[in-house]
Amino acid sequence: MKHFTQFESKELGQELIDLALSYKANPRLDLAKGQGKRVGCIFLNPSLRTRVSTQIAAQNLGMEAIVLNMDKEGWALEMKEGAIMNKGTVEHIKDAAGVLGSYFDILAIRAFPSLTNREEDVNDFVFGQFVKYCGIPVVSLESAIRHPLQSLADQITIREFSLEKKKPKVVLTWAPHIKAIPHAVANSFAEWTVGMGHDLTITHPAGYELDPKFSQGATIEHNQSKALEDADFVYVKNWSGFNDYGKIISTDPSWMLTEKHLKNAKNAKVMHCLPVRRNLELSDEILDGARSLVQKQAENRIYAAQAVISTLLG
Ligand SMILES: NCCC[C@H](NC(=O)CCC(=O)O)C(=O)O
Ligand SMILES: NC(=O)OP(=O)(O)O
Repeated sequence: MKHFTQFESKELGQELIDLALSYKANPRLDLAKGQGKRVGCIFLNPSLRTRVSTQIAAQNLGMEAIVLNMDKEGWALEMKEGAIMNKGTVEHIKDAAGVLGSYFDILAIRAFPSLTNREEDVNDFVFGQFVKYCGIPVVSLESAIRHPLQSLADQITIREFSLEKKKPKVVLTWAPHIKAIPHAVANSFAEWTVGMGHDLTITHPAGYELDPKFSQGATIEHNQSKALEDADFVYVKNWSGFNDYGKIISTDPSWMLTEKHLKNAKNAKVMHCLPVRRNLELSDEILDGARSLVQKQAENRIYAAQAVISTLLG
């Protein structure tokens, strides 16, 4: 594994899940491994879980983590090749990423999509510029189109809560939101869930079709109650339009998951990456009830990051 930016293979997925679970049982197992090494965590957008869990993961490996909130504390970056920099941007990505590459052993980056320029977003332009110019191993802390550390933590959680005998039915259900929200979490969840060999059903109102590159291999069912029947894991997430790019097409509150929606899925566990808009995306009764795995997922973010950093260290 050279970088950690997307799902690669079921074998690597299994290895990372196994390693993460061994770190969960014994967080300081490899305390000597990262000694003298540094990971830089670059944020172009807000974060709670990713920021803190990645630092804890590095500490558990004896490694130093330095966080730079580039959106607030760094110089305004120019991303375009050949730009004449006579406007607001101060430093070119070539120069900044090159410098960061010389300071760190691993560079971890969060760069959300614009949701206005589909071509740039689907090509992960901003994230890709960091990869291109830093020259060292890169970890995605959520890019325009993927959130692989979240997805790895989600797969660890699914492993922990799966019943031995049965192949779980996993459902990704769209939820209402007031803002245009990225596709990254939904894309990655689909990519990893199908990649790890699970049955995935995706349900959403018409118009919310994901990029087929990510939904391939999943069953698409527009009838939410039919999709939810006998589900074992229900992943709740909002995303904005992909075909009608970055648009809010529906805010239909009947899509918010409540206990009533799960009357034919008695054993279903409910997942969300957080942060969650309570009683808009997901009801209090579910989030505060026995079905909710959201705190477990967030805890597993530490061990997902630890397994990934450890593997990149070799
Ligand atoms: N990193 C986890 C999710 C980040 C982002 N959520 C958000 O932007 C929420 C914003 C809000 O609720 O106002 C998303 O869904 O892709
Ligand atoms: N789930 C997740 O990535 O949370 P943060 O945006 O708070 O890091």
